[in-house]
Amino acid sequence: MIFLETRNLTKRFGGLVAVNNVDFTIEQGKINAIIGPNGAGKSTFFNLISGFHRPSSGQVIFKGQDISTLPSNKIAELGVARTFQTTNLFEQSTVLDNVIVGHRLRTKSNLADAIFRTPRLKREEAQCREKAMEVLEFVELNNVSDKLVGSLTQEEKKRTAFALALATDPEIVFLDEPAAGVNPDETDGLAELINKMVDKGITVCLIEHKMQMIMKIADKIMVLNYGEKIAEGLPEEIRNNETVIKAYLGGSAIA
Ligand SMILES: Nc1ncnc2c1ncn2[C@@H]1O[C@H](COP(=O)(O)OP(=O)(O)OP(=O)(O)O)[C@@H](O)[C@H]1O
Repeated sequence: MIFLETRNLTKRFGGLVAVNNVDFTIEQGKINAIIGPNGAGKSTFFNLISGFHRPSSGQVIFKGQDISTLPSNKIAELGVARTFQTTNLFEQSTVLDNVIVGHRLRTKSNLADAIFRTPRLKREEAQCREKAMEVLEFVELNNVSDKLVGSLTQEEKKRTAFALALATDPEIVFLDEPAAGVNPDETDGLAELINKMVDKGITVCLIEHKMQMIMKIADKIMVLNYGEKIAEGLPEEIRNNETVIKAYLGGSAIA
């Protein structure tokens, strides 16, 4: 069975077609990358898959199920997690408190449990804390778990965002520009972490502008331009693709 695919996926904003008839297949256990110039529709494509936007037409199929019209929390429950371009973390809370929230998706306690502090609530709080500690260790942030997010480096914030996504127990994670705004050494560290996620059995799909990193880690790349898929293939195929080079104005961006 195909793991995740989009069929004729389209999103219009008024007269603008941000994503235009895109067919894409995400391979399980691989690093799938989406590249393209600014405004090409990459984030919109992610938003359609994760349920933040509804498609104007077309479908998103996850493990055989049409998830095109499901709300984002239901899609997350099915095992689809994502991070955002600007990390949406609470800067004035600790790393641990930010990440604890992720596993809430897998718990059942409600407002009444919270008000009466029921055994179920206490048990589930402990579970969420344990999960958060586990994923913080995975992203190598266990030594800063008590720090406020606002005091972290950009790279640490990126790792915290990964941890938050991982705390939801996903089968696939969508990473929106995971290496934006970090230096080359830190970029290598994040690439290593992405590989480690795949080794753990998680499928990755990422948007990234850092071509060297993409070319090094991606198993497969799709290129969007003005909302349309203009190429799809292995890194070396994409690097040598005329249409892609033209879209990037002479190719300097993908050298
Ligand atoms: N909510 C929205 N309402 C109207 N237009 C939008 C909306 N979101 C995105 N767009 C437009 O859709 C197009 C695609 O935007 P999108 O953010 O998906 O591109 P992108 O490839 O992610 O760009 P970048 O690399 O700069 O993040 C752009 O022209 C953008 O202005």
